[in-house]
Amino acid sequence: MTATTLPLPADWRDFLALTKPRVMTLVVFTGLCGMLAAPVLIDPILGFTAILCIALGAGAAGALNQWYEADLDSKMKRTQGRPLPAGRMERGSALHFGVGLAAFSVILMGLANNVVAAGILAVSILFYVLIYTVWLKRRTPQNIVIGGAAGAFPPLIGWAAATGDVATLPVLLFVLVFLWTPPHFWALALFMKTDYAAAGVPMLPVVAGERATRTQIGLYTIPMAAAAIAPWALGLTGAIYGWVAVATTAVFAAMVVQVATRRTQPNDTMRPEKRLFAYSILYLFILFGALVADRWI
Ligand code: HEM
Ligand SMILES: CC(C)=CCC/C(C)=C/CC/C(C)=C/COP(=O)(O)OP(=O)(O)O
Repeated sequence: MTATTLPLPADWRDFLALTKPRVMTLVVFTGLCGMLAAPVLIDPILGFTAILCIALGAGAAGALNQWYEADLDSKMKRTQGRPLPAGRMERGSALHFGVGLAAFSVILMGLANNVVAAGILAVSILFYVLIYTVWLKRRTPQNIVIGGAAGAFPPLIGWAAATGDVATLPVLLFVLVFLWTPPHFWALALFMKTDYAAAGVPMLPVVAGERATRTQIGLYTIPMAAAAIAPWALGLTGAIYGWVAVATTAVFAAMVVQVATRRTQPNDTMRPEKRLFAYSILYLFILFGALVADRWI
């Protein structure tokens, strides 16, 4: 056997790829903003530790997701190059890495911060891995609606790390990210439909069709917009957050109307769907950034 036919040994880049670092930047950012929006100023070292734990916990969840679904990842163009389907890593290494990192992040958060934050971190890891990845993803097109709750916990974790408790504002932030997830993901699923169909994953456009998916994106955006504006409407934030929320949500809604009312043409490049997906990410970055600016300015 020549060297070129041997599987490449995994290096640190493969372990980093297991943690889905690009997706997790926003997860960590919402956690950081949840922490900085709290009325209690956390000690900087404890604050740094809390964010590190959210990042490590989210990364662990990503690794366990990739450990479990290497078979699916090998069938989709977007995911074929990941360390497991590409044969650069043993499945056992991914499992050990994921379990070790998950345990480390939760224990460190419990010791350094508090049990409330550590408990919610543990719930979000278990939710993403067991409820979304293992249970729902291959069974129902509602997978991301229910499973998406996992990604909505970080603002609560950040807040709890600072205060030791939860309150109305972080709960509203949880609801916002929870309701944001369907438009975020289904916009992508519309232009990635073929990939999901090839892997046999029952995502909404594959199972219910494009028309129904477009309608669902529209329907989820209505309560999402209400959740985005609620912190201001309820007097939990000031005008900086309020105006930013109104303006950015209006843009979001306008893009959704375009996507919801569209019919795919032959050879469609799906530009409005791609634009909505990209904007959905920018939207949360701006909204959570405004929340912190509002609290500190
Ligand atoms: C079950 C819920 C969710 C699903 C199924 C989902 C799915 C996806 C998928 C498939 C991608 C493309 C990633 C890739 O190319 O590898 C993506 C991108 C992304 N997602 Fe989500 N997502 C979910 C929730 C979230 C949440 C809660 C956040 C953060 C709060 C988030 C943040 C992002 C970001 C930042 C990207 C862009 C990554 C890049 O630049 O490549 N997602 N999402
Ligand atoms: C703090 C903590 C534990 C947070 C968890 C973060 C979390 C649940 C993020 C969800 C975003 C995500 C990676 C979706 C990918 O879905 P997928 O797995 O279907 O995507 P894939 O096809 O790219 O694997």
